[in-house]
Amino acid sequence: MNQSKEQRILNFVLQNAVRGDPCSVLDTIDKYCSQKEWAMNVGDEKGLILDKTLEEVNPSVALELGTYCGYSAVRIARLLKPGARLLTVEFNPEFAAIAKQMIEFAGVQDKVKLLEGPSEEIIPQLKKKYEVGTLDFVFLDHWKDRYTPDTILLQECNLLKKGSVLLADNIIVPGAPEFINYIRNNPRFQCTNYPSHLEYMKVVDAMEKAVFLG
Ligand SMILES: CNc1ncnc2c1ncn2[C@@H]1O[C@H](/C=C/CNC(=O)c2cc(-c3ccc(F)cc3)cc(O)c2O)[C@@H](O)[C@H]1O
Ligand SMILES: [Mg+2]
Repeated sequence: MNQSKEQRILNFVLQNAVRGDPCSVLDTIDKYCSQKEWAMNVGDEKGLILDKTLEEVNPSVALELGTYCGYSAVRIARLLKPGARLLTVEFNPEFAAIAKQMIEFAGVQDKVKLLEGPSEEIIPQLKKKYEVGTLDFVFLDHWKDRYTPDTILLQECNLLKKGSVLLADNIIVPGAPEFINYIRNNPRFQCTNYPSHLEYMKVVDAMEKAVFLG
């Protein structure tokens, strides 16, 4: 049974990155995915927008929807202050297994909790089962047609407070038009668009930041 692309990315990291060094894991994934096989990691250019947003917010509790191989989980976790944590949600068992190994190799496993299952089931469990009060930061990078229903669900579950920050990937490509329509016309959110490029390509993409106003 030949390997998946995601398994090849993990193997390249295990063989070429420095164990316990998150930056070397990120650089190694970016190298592989720009030179060998493209993959849907947020990447280094949009990754800088993610970094800057995280440095502004300095979250105690962060949520990621769509772990995939764990690139952005490592990217987020490396910037978290002591005691802060990231909850990341992934429903594909193969990707979850890859991401778990990626997170452990990077040495950020103490800051990251990988929750295996669909976001629509996990989000309603965050308060009681995962002891979340409210979320300081949410990174949306899962199926693009799920950004809006999950944003609504986060509000229904009282997981957002005044100042909670959502950051959404892929506003242009593949695009999240109904999310943009929803969030920019919703008076409870203050939105900012960050033009960038699709990971590892010269194609235009963008990220959207939405601050919950309470
Ligand atoms: C719906 N609830 C869910 N709950 C938990 N995990 C979920 C999930 N939906 C999706 N996932 C997981 O998130 C990941 C999905 C991400 C979807 N992302 C994209 O489609 C995407 C696609 C592109 C892309 C861009 C250009 C192109 F030509 C082809 C692809 C670029 C990106 O940056 C992307 O993020 C997978 O790991 C999937 O298993
Ligand atoms: Mg993406």
